[in-house]
Amino acid sequence: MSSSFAKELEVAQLAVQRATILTKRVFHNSAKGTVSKDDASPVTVGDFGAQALIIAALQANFPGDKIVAEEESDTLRSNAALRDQIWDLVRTTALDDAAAEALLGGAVKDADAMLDLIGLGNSKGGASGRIWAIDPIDGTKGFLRGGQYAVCLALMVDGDVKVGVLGCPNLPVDDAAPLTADIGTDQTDEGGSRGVIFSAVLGQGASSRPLGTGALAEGKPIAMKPITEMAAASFCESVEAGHSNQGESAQIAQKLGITRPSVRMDSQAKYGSIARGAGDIYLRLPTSKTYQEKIWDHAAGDLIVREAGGQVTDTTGSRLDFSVGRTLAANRGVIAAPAAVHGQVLKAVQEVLGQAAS
Ligand SMILES: Nc1ncnc2c1ncn2[C@@H]1O[C@H](COP(=O)(O)O)[C@@H](O)[C@H]1OP(=O)(O)O
Ligand SMILES: [Mg+2]
Ligand SMILES: [Mg+2]
Ligand SMILES: [Mg+2]
Repeated sequence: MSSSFAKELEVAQLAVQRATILTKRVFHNSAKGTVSKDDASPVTVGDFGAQALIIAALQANFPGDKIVAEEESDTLRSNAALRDQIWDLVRTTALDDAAAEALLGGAVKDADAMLDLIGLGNSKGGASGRIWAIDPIDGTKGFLRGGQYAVCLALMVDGDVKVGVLGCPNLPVDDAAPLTADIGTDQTDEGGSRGVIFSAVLGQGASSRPLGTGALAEGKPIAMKPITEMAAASFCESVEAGHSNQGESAQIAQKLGITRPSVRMDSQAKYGSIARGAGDIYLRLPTSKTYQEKIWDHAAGDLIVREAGGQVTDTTGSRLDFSVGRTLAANRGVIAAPAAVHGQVLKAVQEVLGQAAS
């Protein structure tokens, strides 16, 4: 049995690249077709279109695999205007490279086929077999704000993440570029200095490559930056106060002697940024007793950070468990840090959270 996952990696990278190109078209267009979901979170035509293109690529190559994806097709079946807007994007987005486009199965047939593809992401997940997790736009709020977002795809086999890919169109191409939350004023990115794909295969390391528009650019290995002095480190955290407890993280920073302000950015761009050594530590502290993190929000980033020399656990010190369904029901929060200092960060987190509970 082959365990190199070479084809899975190639298809995943190209699928993420193509979907990211679609999202960029929406990012630069003022009409984003935003609607509010049942949980009051936003979704745009970019989210739906990217999910359709990724699932089309998976169906063309791995038709037997299950898929857990964030978006549902139901609302689109009763909203023809929104469906047509998405179809317009999907039918006109392709990679420049004919061989890459052919590998992904080429164009989607029609708008109905597109809705069917979006609906295929409804697997319950679980501990057995091959399951892909898709977040077509992670950090939709950042996407709408003009900030960071990520197109995320991971393959799990029997509950274990084997392949992870993140498309981050607004992060610098340069792994060594300083970490800033702001994407700068060059919204058009005419210089081409932004746009990166991070990827990892279990046991094979992590890499980054420019996003590009055609055949995959060559990848470069990435590694986390060792933290020799905690005082010089900083946290990379969510922008949204509702997604992570920022008051507790400030106390944890203080306990660790960290004085630099947290870099706040949306999406799994945080995982990619610490994996390439641009940032140090990603903290995500529970804000409510009921919210369960979704597997598509963490699967790719978890593997990319671990393959870059990091350790990723929840606030109890347990590894993230992707085998229990569509959510990380067995976990609370996330701590991602270089392996050498993860224990020290975990201890500080537990001291602060312990105080908070008593
Ligand atoms: N109440 C919540 N707590 C934590 N994460 C949430 C919550 N609501 C939505 N999310 C998800 O958190 C992620 C964004 O995290 P961050 O704040 O780190 O950028 C997104 O995946 C977002 O979904 P979405 O994919 O729809 O944007
Ligand atoms: Mg969402
Ligand atoms: Mg998300
Ligand atoms: Mg999303």
